[in-house]
Amino acid sequence: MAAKRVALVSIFPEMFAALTDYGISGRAVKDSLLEVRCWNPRDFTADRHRTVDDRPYGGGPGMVMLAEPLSQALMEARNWAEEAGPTRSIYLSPQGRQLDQQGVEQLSQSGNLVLLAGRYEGVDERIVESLIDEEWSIGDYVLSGGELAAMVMVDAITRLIPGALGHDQSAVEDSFAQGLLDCPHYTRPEDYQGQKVPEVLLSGNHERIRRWRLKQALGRTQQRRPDLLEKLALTPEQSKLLQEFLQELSP
Ligand SMILES: Nc1nonc1C(=O)NCc1ccc(Cl)cc1
Repeated sequence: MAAKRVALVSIFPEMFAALTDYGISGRAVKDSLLEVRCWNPRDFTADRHRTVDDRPYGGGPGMVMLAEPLSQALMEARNWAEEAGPTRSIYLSPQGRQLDQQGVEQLSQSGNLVLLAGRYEGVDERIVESLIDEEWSIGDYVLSGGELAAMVMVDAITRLIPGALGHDQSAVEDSFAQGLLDCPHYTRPEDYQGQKVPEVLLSGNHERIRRWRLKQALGRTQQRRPDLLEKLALTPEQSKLLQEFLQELSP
């Protein structure tokens, strides 16, 4: 399978080392499952100060990113991404569609990506109107730039690239893939400061363990994120396990 290409546009290209040099995404780059390149609008300026921002029309605090350097950087980024197939250009901002696992799955199936990471108060709107296909948000809070949001999106998408997770992990079993919160996890020692590991996990009975983990995931989801549970049509087994969990709470 051809590598998924992610083209980034940002004035802080060094930030993306967090993606390319570490962990699952770093391994995906190394294994040529993922290709990441960054275009810096500063390299597309014509003045000696390499100016990428200017004061906002209408006044107000802060600066706005200039259209021209962004336009040139975005077009080169898009050309590179489109060399390897259909591409979607995305702008990260709090005004975008909120990212969730379903959105991650959709984006992972939509070919290559160009991600515009803005800084300052915003980018000239004419860039969004003319060169951006979709605006996405990673959540309702204000960051200082789009870079971390872009990395969150790429990290989540990379986990869904076949082969990106080692054979011993699986994105399908990821709890969020099933719309549930994750179950508790334990490792050695069996007794840590007097706190024991649940006996079922030491039993070697894989069916019992599967049911226990599913029960814990269902119970936690009910307790912490009932809104997620409302979206789910529970299987008979899941309903039974959730009932058991709740009964064990208040016997
Ligand atoms: N929340 C979020 N989800 O995606 N992005 C964000 C976010 O806060 N970006 C900050 C930001 C975005 C664009 C510009 Cl020009 C400046 C700062």
